[in-house]
Amino acid sequence: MHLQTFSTPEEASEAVANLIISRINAFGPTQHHKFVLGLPTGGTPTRVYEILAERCEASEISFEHVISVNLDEYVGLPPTHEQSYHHFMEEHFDIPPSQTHILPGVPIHPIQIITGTDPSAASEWESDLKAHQVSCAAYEALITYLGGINLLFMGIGANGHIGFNEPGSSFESRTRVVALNEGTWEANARFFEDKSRVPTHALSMGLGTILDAQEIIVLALGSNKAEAIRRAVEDGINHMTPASVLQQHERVTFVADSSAASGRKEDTKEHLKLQSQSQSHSMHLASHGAAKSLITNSTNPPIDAAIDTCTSTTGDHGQRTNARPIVTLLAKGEVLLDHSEEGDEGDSLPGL
Ligand SMILES: O=P(O)(O)OC[C@H]1O[C@](O)(CO)[C@@H](O)[C@@H]1O
Repeated sequence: MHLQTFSTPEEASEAVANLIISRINAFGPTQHHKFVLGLPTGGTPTRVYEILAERCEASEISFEHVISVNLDEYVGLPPTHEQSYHHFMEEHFDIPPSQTHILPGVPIHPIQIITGTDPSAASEWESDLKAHQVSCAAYEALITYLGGINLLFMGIGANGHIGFNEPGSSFESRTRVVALNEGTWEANARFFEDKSRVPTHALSMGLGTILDAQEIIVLALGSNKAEAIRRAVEDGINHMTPASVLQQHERVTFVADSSAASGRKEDTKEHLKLQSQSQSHSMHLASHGAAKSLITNSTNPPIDAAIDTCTSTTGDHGQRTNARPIVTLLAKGEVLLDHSEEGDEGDSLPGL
């Protein structure tokens, strides 16, 4: 797991956009070899989407052979509703609809918002639920059919949720109907006329679905995410912080602005800094042969910036072959350490 911190939301968003671009370009998608990109909604990713659009305009990246799959969608909002995630993606991410996949949260019965409190809606809800379960199973099948998710970009809720997997979600969970908890309902009320209009249910990729992605990037911006980030990266893996399960994934990068990273404990920051330094030091001491096996065996290239500068990359997702001298790749590790306002950007967490 990597945690990269940046002074501002702008820098953090730019880092995520760069990461996405470098991964897609390194993959080299073609008509018969598409790149599958998992995408979030919410307030966090909007600047990343703007930057991607700018880079697309500048021909630095093409989404022609990219397929997107969204993490989640509210239940009960038609795609035309301005707070549906269908509508959000149309507004923020400009790729042809034929390449975009979003869970269909639209109700089968004409209920605009399912509050779960209206008894007359109960039977409609029951039958809608069955239809949604079929959609969720179909979505899982779709992801499998696409060959899995190459890169999954996500935000994180203030309570540590990822997708709409609220605290208590099973680590094995697959795409399903979920009930939103009070905190999420309140947090997302800012997007609606009032809190009572926020759907109480959603369809969401499960934690098991998320863990199946080959690589994951989590972006966190703002002080209201500080506690979630601290719990996700410093506490043990536990159900009350769904994002903590990412600790067991081999290729995860948390990107945070300084406010979102501010909750981390001082002694942990120090520990992580030492880990990074000793990792970097031992890399320098490693013989060329040992270093080579370290790199080629790794499914988690240690330094993302290094990949951006590779003169030749083939294959995908940790199977890259690097035409540059290994030493260049290793030496790049120190560059990330220098970027941090606190000297801890690019920290490698213990156990890497
Ligand atoms: O980016 P925001 O609006 O803070 O939301 C955080 C997370 O919450 C969700 O919107 C779900 O509530 C996720 O899709 C998002 O990543």
